Amino acid sequence: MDDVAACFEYYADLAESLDEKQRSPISLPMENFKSHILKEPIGVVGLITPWNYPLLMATWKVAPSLAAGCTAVLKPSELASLTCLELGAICMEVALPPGVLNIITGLGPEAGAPLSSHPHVDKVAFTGSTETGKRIMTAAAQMVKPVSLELGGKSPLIVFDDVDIDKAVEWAMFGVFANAGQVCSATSRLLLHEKIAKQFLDRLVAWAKNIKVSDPLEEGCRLGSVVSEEQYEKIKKFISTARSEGATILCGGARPQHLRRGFFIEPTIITDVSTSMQIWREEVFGPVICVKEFRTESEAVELANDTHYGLAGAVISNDEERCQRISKALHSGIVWINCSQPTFVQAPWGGNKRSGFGRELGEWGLDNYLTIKQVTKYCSDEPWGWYQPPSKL
Ligand SMILES: NC(=O)c1ccc[n+]([C@@H]2O[C@H](COP(=O)([O-])OP(=O)(O)OC[C@H]3O[C@@H](n4cnc5c(N)ncnc54)[C@H](O)[C@@H]3O)[C@@H](O)[C@H]2O)c1
Ligand SMILES: N=C(N)NCCCC=O
Repeated sequence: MDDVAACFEYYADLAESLDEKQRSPISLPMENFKSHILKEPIGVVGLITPWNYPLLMATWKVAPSLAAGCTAVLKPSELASLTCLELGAICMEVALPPGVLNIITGLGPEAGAPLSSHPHVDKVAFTGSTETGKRIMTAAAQMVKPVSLELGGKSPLIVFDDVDIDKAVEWAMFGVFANAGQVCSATSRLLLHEKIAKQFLDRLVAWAKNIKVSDPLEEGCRLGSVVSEEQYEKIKKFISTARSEGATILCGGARPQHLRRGFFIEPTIITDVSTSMQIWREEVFGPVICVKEFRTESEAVELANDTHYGLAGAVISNDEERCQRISKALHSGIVWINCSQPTFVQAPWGGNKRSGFGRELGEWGLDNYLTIKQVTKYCSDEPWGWYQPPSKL
C-alpha cells in the first residue's frame, strides 16, 4: 500500500513538471523556421492487469496515464478485482471527474479482449502472461494500436565465490520466495560458482526450512498460500515434471505438514537441472528455485541468457568490475547487483525478448501515455520562393 501511495504522489509531481516541459524548442539548421514539441495525452487507454500485486500493478498504469492527461479503462484480473474497485471508490470520494477512470471487471476474453480491438481505445497497456500478451498484440495490430507489454520472466541470479554466503542466501530467498514466488521478476534460476555451490546449498536449505509458512495474517509470516487452486496445481505439476525429467527436489516440493487447508507450497529448491528441462525454461510463478553450477564468468553469462525471457537478472559478487561487465552482458531490462527485487518508482521497469517491451515507472512510465507532436513555424517575411510567381502582365 505504501508503494501504491508513493506511485500516485510521484506521478502527481511529474504531471506538474510535464507542464513546464511543454513547448521545448528543437534547434533547426535554418533560421527561418522555428520548431517546438508538444507532449499530448495519447487518448483513451485500456489498462489490463494481473492478479499478483493487483492494486500495485494497476497503479503503475493508472497513475501515469491520468498524470499524462489520458482517460483510462482499467480491467483488473478476475482473480483479484476488489482492491481496484476500492481505488474507484476513492476516486469518487476525491471527486475525480466521472469518466476519467473507468473500471470494468470480468474475464479476459469478455472484458479484456474488447479493449484491445476497440476502435476508440487509443492504446493498450498490459501486464500478464506472454500468451495473453501475444493475443493482445495481435488484436491491437488490426487497428495499428500501440501496446506496451510487461510479461513473464525466468530471471537468473548469479552468485560468485567471493561473497558472504549468508547475505547472498537471503537475497536468493527474497528473489524467489517473497510473495510466494508470484513475482514477474522473480530470480527463479540460481547460478552458483562451483567452489561455493555445496556450502551455499546447505545454507539455502537451512534458511528455507526456517521460513515461517502460515496464514499471512499471522505475525512473522514470510510465505503464504498461492493465489488459487489452479495455480497450486500448476506449481505442483512443475515440480513433478522436474522430478520425472531427472532433477532432484533438494528441499520442499509439497504442502507443509502443519497446513492441511489452503494452497500452500513449501519453499522448493531443485538441483541436478539441465537446460533442456521445463523447470529451467518455463516460468513457474511459485516458490520454486532451480539451481545450476558454473565455473567461469562467461559460462555464467551464457547460462543466464539461456532463456526466451528478458525481464530481470541479478549478480552477487564483491568484484565491482565483474558486476559492471555482467550488467552489460545480461539481456534483460533490469539488473540487480548484490540484491534481488528492490523496486523503485523512479527507475524504469520492463523487459526484453518475450518479457515484452515498453517501460513503466519513472519518466518512461509517463511517456507510455504521451504522444509527441512537432509544431514547426515558418517565421520569415520572405516568400518561400520554390515556384515562379505567374508574371504580372
Ligand atoms: N512484467 C511485469 O511487470 C509483470 C508483473 C506482474 C505479472 N506479470 C506476469 O503476469 C502473469 C500472471 O498473471 P495472470 O495469470 O493474471 O496473467 P494473464 O495473462 O492470465 O491475465 C492478465 C490479465 O489479462 C486478462 N486477459 C486474459 N485473456 C485476455 C485476452 N484474450 N484479451 C485481453 N485480456 C485478457 C486477464 O483477465 C487479466 O486481467 C505471469 O506470467 C507474470 O510473469 C508480469
Ligand atoms: N518489489 C515489488 N513491488 N515488485 C513488484 C513486482 C511486480 C511484478 O510482478
